[in-house]
Amino acid sequence: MTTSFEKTPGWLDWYAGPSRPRFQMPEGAVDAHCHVFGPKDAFPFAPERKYTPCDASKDQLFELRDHLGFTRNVVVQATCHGADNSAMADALRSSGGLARGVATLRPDVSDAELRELHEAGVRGVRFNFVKRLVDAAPRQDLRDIAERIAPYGWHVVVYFEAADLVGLRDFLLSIPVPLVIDHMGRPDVTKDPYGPEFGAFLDFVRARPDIWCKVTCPERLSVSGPPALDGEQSAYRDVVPFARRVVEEFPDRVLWGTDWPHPNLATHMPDDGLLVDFIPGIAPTPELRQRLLVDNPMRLYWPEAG
Ligand SMILES: O=C(O)c1cc(C(=O)O)oc(=O)c1
Repeated sequence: MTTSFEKTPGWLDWYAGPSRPRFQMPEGAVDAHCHVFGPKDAFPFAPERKYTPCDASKDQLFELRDHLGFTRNVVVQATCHGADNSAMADALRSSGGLARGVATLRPDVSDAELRELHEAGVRGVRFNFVKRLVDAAPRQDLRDIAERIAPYGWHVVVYFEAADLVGLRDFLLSIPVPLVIDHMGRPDVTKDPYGPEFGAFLDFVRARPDIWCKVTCPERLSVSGPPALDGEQSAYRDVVPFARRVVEEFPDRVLWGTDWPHPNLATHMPDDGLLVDFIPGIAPTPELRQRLLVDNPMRLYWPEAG
């Protein structure tokens, strides 16, 4: 049987030939949020997926890592692969210990599978509440999964829209393992970074000392840009005050990642070199950057190295 994996109409492929960042990354930096897609011939996309992307292989990811000046990757299971973690786990196994991962699990996952994923380098499971990406999972299933992963020392990565936090807050706070919030909880950056909406998000992060936040995806959150293209050295200015607020209040609980290959962007595909040049704007001192890019992700994903 041949399966057609025609790309979703309007799909933007990742940016080929990115520039070299001007920003000099600290030694041992971790790209703590990126994905692999396929390649589809080796790792077919899941039947339940909501989009069909281009290929974005582990080799292309590792090439980007080296080009940008990162040392390590955290590969987050992309929703186009559903709960089939094989492409992500294969990337971890091929990385020589330089990649760790975040899986998607069904509640019927076996202990043997969990052990195998742990050995491959998985250290977290992703709960996705973004309706355009996944069908809703019953909360009891998520709670069961959280209990199953707790003995492995894993955490839960959560992706939600800002408007859904109010309904999710109590449930999330009841999860018995550390939480990592994707993309700052997707704030509406046309609003005030000191206003009540983002204030509610910060309050949530304050509610437990083991809630972490990825200050990622300015290319997704930005409304007025300018995009990281054509040499732009000050991209996504509207996102900066939000990310900077989080970095300054929670310097020991923030992570940064490229989000390569940037699924579902509609208006443009960033030059990843220029995207890296966004970092000093949100983490203005060498100390903050050392924590954001090295110390924090190492503590969460490679604790044995400390
Ligand atoms: O906003 C998105 O479309 C998106 C999708 C995925 C995924 O499909 O896994 O991951 C992300 O981090 C962001």
